[in-house]
Amino acid sequence: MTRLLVINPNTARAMTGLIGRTARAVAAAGTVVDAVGNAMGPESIESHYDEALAVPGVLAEIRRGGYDGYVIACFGDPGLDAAREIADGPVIGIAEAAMHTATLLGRSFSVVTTLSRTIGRARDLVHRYGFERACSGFHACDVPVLEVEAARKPLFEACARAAESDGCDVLVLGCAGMAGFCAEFSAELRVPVVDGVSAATKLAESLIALGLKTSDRGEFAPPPPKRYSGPLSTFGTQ
Ligand SMILES: O=C(O)C[C@H]1NC(=O)NC1=O
Repeated sequence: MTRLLVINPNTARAMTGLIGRTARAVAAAGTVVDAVGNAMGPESIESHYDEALAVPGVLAEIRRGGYDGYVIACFGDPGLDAAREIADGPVIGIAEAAMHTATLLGRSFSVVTTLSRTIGRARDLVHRYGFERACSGFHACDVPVLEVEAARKPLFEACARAAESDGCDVLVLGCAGMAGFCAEFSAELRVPVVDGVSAATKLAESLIALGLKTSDRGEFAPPPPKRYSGPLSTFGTQ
């Protein structure tokens, strides 16, 4: 039995429900998926400020442990590196997972995200993960995160625009709330459309099945023990 914890870094219960359904729809028969929303922080993550304030709650879930692997289900991959330092199993971010998956399906991919202001973060992640050559563009549907599940038209138009203008082989959906549109958009646009929640779930399962977890040498070794004060005092690593 494999146990995966899929963490929605925002506090939107409906989105946590969608994320859990998406992960369970692709999980293997022997995998138990628990989906959890953030116990504190923003109701959606649409800015650097939101992202920074989502990280403590993500790390609190990782610190609880008890799973074979973890998925951080927000396209900014908030807290991913910090989570890898403390997790007792592999930690996969949905943006990283979607990008890796896209490069296995074509020479180029474009990212379609929510608000235009989040394109910079997506661009940073493309560089952080080493996909500069593979990524052919970034597009926004300009729909707020919490409205994206009901925004088929603007999202489809942004995907069609990306496929047309970038000539990309693959599309990557830049929000955990977009998962429900994958198959439909892929059929209509005749291009593979990758959802990060599904991709991250399967990648986490694969690493666990291979008996692999984050290296604890060097950068992702456990943090040096120290005291934390104020509201973060429970995060002490003494
Ligand atoms: O960064 C974004 O636009 C999408 C991102 N925000 C969020 O609350 N969940 C997400 O996947």
